[in-house]
Amino acid sequence: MSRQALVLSMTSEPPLVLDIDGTLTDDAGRLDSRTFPYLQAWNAPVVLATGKAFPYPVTLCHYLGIELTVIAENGGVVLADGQVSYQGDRERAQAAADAFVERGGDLGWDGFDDVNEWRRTEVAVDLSADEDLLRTVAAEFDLEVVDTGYAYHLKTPGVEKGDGLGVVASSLGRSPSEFVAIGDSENDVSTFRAAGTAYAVANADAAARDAADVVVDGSYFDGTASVLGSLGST
Ligand SMILES: O=C(O)COP(=O)(O)O
Ligand SMILES: [Mg+2]
Repeated sequence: MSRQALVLSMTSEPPLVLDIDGTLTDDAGRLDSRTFPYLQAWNAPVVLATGKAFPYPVTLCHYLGIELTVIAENGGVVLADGQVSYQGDRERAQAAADAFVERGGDLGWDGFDDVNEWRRTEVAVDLSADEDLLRTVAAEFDLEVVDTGYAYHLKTPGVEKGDGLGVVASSLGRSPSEFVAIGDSENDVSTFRAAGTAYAVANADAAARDAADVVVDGSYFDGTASVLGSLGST
């Protein structure tokens, strides 16, 4: 390796794939304002990979002023290089959600349901819902339930954030293994497996902790900031 390449490899920042809830937020679910300076200064691609419906990470990218490279709905929606793709069966998830409600379940969103209004590939249910009934109905519809710590997601099996990372990485001319992942819950496990190095923040659930290469001491954005601070060249 030439001296210049060596210096570059020592100082260049890796591409990132970042979960949002529990990772870029504080313990009250609010976006940590330090997200802005950290991500705006990052000298490599930043991919937001979330269980949230598509408009949320897109909007965050807009206001951060970063490229729209987004994995939403747990891998159900992927946007990279101006191309959007959808995986997963919202109609089946909706039929299961309707059956859940018919049997006395409650999706738990009072008033305007901004959680599902723009959701294209799955249905999300509040954590106050009857989990046993939800899992029973999901199985009858050949769907799975993923608990992110923020919601239950009624989703098509096999649709995962980690597959979305494959799509995004190839559109960027990168390999998923070049990415550093940070996350906090079971919906990040597939990302952790696909990425080169995976960090779980201290508030992460057992599945994310087990799948991570490193569990950091800090919780929420404090943990994320410690990883970004150790990797960043700036
Ligand atoms: O939408 C959720 O339930 C969790 O979102 P996250 O994947 O950004 O943590
Ligand atoms: Mg999360």
